[in-house]
Amino acid sequence: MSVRAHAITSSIIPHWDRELLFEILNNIHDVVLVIDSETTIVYANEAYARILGVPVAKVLGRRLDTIETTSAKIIEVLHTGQPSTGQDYVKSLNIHVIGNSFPLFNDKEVIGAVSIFKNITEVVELNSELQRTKGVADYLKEQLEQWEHLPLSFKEYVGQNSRLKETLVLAAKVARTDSTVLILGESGVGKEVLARAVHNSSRRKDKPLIKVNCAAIPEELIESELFGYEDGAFTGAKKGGKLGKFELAHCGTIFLDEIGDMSITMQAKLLRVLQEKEFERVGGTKTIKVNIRVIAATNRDLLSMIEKGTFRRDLYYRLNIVPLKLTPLRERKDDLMALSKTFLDQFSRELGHELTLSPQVIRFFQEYEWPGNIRELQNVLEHASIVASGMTIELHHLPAHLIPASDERATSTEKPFDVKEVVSRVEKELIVSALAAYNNNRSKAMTALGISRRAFYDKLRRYGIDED
Ligand SMILES: Nc1ncnc2c1ncn2[C@@H]1O[C@H](COP(=O)(O)OP(=O)(O)OP(=O)(O)O)[C@@H](O)[C@H]1O
Repeated sequence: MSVRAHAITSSIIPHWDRELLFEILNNIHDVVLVIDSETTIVYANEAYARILGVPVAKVLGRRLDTIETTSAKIIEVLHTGQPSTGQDYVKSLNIHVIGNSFPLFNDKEVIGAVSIFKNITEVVELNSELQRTKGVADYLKEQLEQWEHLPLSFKEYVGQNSRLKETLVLAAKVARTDSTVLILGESGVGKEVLARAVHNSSRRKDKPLIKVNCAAIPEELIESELFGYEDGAFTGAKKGGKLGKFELAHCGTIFLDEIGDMSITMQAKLLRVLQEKEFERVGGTKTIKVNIRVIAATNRDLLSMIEKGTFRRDLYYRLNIVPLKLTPLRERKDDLMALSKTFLDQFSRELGHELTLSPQVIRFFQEYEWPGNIRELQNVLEHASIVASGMTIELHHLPAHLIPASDERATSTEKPFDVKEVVSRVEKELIVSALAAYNNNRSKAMTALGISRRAFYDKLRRYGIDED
C-alpha cells in the first residue's frame, strides 16, 4: 500500500496543480471547510453544498464567526492552535456534525484552520428518539408499578350530578381537540381522574400522559424536571443528561398538577413553552421543539393570585382556554351513594365479603361536609371496611376524627357537660382507633390501650363494637 502510494505520489506530483487538488477535494464525501485567521471562509468543497444545503458561493468570503454565533469547533481550533475531534452542533443550520478540525501553520503562526466533517443529524435524532422512547418506557414502568399498588383503580368516571355531567360533556368535547384544558376544583375532587379521562378520549391516547406535580418538586429542580438537562449541566447531574417531562410527553399530553404552586420565574418559562412549543434543556443551547397537549389543574383561586401578583395573568389566559370546574362533593351529594358503592364494591372484593352502610352512616354521610371530597370518602370507607368485622359499616367504624361529630348529631345530647358521656365517647373513640391501628388485632389493641382483657371486652359490649 505504502509502495503504491509512493508510486502515485511520485508520478502525479510533478503535474500537480490547483485544479487537480480541487477535484480530489470535491470528490470527498465529507465536508471540507477552510478558514483563514480572521475566520473568513476561503474554501468549501462541493459536499458543503450537498450536505448543508447552502451554495458554496454564498459562504465564500464570509466570516464564520458572524454566521455561527455560538463557538464552532473550527474557531476554537483557530484560537487554541490545537486539533480537535468529535461531535459539534451547527446552530445556524440546526444540524449535528462529526469530524475533525486542525490548524494551519506558517512557521509557528496559525494562519487558518481546516474542518472535515459529516452530517450526523439523522443519527443524533434517531438516538434522541431512542432515548426519549426509553425514557417514556421507564416512566410508564414506574407508573405501572405505582398503579398496581394503588388500592383502587377506576375505568369509569362515577357521577350523575347534573353540574358534574355538564362538566363531563364539555370535557368530552374538548378531549377531541388539542386545546389546553384547565381543571379547577378543591383537593380530592377528582381533577387527576378527569385529566386522565380527557387524555384517554383524545387522539393522543396511545401516547404518554406525563404528570408533573408542580407543588411536589423543589423550586431548584423544577426547571430540569420539566425541560431536562445536558450532560454536566450542574453538580450532581446524571451522566449523559436527562430528558425532561416535556420531552417525555412529546406527541402525548403533559398534566401540570397544582399549577398554582409554581413560582413566578417558572411561570415565565412555562409560558414560553406554551406559546412557542419549544425550549432548551438546562445547560444546553439546542432548541427542542415538542408537540404536546397541556392539561393543568389547581385547587387555588388563580384570579385572586393574579390580584396578589403571585400568578401571571398572561399564563392564566393561555391556560384558561377551556376551564373545567369540578363541583365539591358537598354540593353533589346525589353522587355520594354511587361513589360509596364503587368504593365498597372494590373493598368487598378485596376482603371477600359484601359490605353495606348502616342507615345511620348514610345519614351521617349526607350531612357531613366532606372537606377532603372524594379522596376523603374513599379513605373513610377504606378505614371503615377494615375496622368493621361484619358486613355492615356502623358509625363507630368510621375514623375517630369523624365520630365525635357523628355522635353529637346522632344523640343530639341535651347534657353537653355530662362527664360520664364524654368519658364514654372518648373511650369508644380510643378503642376504635386502636383496633384500626392494629388491623383489628384485639390483643395488640388492648395492650396498646393498657387495659385488662376483661375490661376491654366489657367495653366492646358496652359500646356495641363488633365482638366476633
Ligand atoms: N368520579 C370518580 N369516580 C371514582 N373515583 C374517583 C372519582 N373522582 C375521584 N376519584 C378518586 O378520588 C381520589 C382523588 O381523586 P384525584 O386524585 O383525581 O383528585 P384531585 O382533585 O386531583 O386531588 P388533588 O387536588 O389533591 O391532587 C382518587 O383516588 C380517585 O381515584
